[in-house]
Amino acid sequence: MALPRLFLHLVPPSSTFPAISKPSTLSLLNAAGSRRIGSSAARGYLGERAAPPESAVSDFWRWLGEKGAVSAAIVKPAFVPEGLGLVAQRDISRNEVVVEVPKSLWIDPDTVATSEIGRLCAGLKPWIAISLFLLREKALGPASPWHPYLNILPSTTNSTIFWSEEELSEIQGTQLLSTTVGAKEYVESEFTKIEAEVILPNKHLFPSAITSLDFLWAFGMLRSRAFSRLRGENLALVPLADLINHNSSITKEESSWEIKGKGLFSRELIFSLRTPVFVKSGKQVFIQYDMAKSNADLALDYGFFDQRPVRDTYTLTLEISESDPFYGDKLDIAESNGLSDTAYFDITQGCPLPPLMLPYLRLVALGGTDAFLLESIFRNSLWGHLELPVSRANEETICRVVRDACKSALSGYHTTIEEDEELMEGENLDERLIIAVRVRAGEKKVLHQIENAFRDRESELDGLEYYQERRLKDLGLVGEQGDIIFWETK
Ligand SMILES: C[S@@+](CC[C@H](N)C(=O)[O-])C[C@H]1O[C@@H](n2cnc3c(N)ncnc32)[C@H](O)[C@@H]1O
Repeated sequence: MALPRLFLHLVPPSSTFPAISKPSTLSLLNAAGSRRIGSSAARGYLGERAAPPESAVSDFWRWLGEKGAVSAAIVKPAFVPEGLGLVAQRDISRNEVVVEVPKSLWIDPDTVATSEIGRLCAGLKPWIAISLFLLREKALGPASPWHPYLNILPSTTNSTIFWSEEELSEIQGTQLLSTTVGAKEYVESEFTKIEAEVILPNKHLFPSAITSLDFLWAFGMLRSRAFSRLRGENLALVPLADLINHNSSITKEESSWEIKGKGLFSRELIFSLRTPVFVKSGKQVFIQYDMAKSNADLALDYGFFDQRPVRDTYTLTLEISESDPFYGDKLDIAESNGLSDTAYFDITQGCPLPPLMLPYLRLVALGGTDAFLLESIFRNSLWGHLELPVSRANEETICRVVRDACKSALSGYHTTIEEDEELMEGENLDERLIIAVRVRAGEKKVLHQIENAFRDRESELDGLEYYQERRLKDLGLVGEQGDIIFWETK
């Protein structure tokens, strides 16, 4: 009997904030913020168009003072290479609180609920409700009480959702491109629904037209500015605290911020941000955004990357096909081991394969003369058997399929790692191009690493010990050297 087909997808899984659907087409929106690649002069991070004017920053600072958010003024907003950032006004000790923002200044679902569009937004996903709120207030201009804050938000970031088609062509073949396209399609489809159901029927509340690009901007602001635990239902923008930039040299992410009561006798919540390291007066305060994010995640969410190879990952999606004759049995086994009929494995540069990946691959490929292992008497012990090679045919299949999938994924990139590295040595490269080259090179390195691991395994197939030999040994029928033990019959 032929071995079952092993489905191996080299596309990323859906992300959860907000749920990003998988891309179905490669049609791309012409996002705001498109800039030519290869311009001769290196630009500042946001470019002049994206950065707010200085007067907007001082208005924002005054506004915060009026709202009681800057009593101590240990840090001040300032122009830094990352756009705006928080700069120390004196030496600040490690773990010292640098910013405290009362809940009355956050923009969260409660802010939307008490606004003029609160009734319309009841029941909407938090990010959609907040996006509508942001866009409506933005359109009100100086008439909005939130104007000083909205006025310092950048018009774009280097997130791949804001890249032009030309810029996106530099990440051709990458998982980052599929996630970006998926994110944009998701935002576009949510916009189409909300436009028809909320915006157009309530034109009196949305006097200025809201386009899908405006909606994408709001999505990008939330994605890049909401602190990692303030997402989903707890989504919130925290003005001033959201000016903190990321620094990869800070490797502790916890304890940089917390939400607490304002004082013993007050019920009001405050967002309290601490510096994880000592900062000298005049220097910028940084935090670590998220240790778990890959470079592709960082590029999509924030528009930058980290030099460390552990940020380079590639997600393999493995699937037990519904057409597999043993689908039900395999699903049952996968589920009893905390997996499902689709499993995602993030492979990281320089790190071993995720421990569950090989057993899962062997399960997916199980068939032919190994299919007896799927019988119910093996049910409780099967996963243990899958942790070791099952049979030569099974092991050979997984090596071949994974190698083929890697080769096919690698053929989708339009440059080699060597070409990328050479390009990176050039001067005055566009920031988005640098992100593109770094991410695509990182993905390819991981794919080569996976391919090499399975090529090495394939060359060792003859020396591996398979289920039948282990079984005979357990029964005492085969010696340690593989010699068959005979009994003398009387
Ligand atoms: C939470 S905001 C920080 C404030 C932001 N710099 C601004 O001007 O409003 C996150 C954004 O800041 C920028 N940023 C933060 N850390 C960065 C870094 N290490 N390198 C480049 N850009 C960074 C990115 O544009 C990111 O999307």
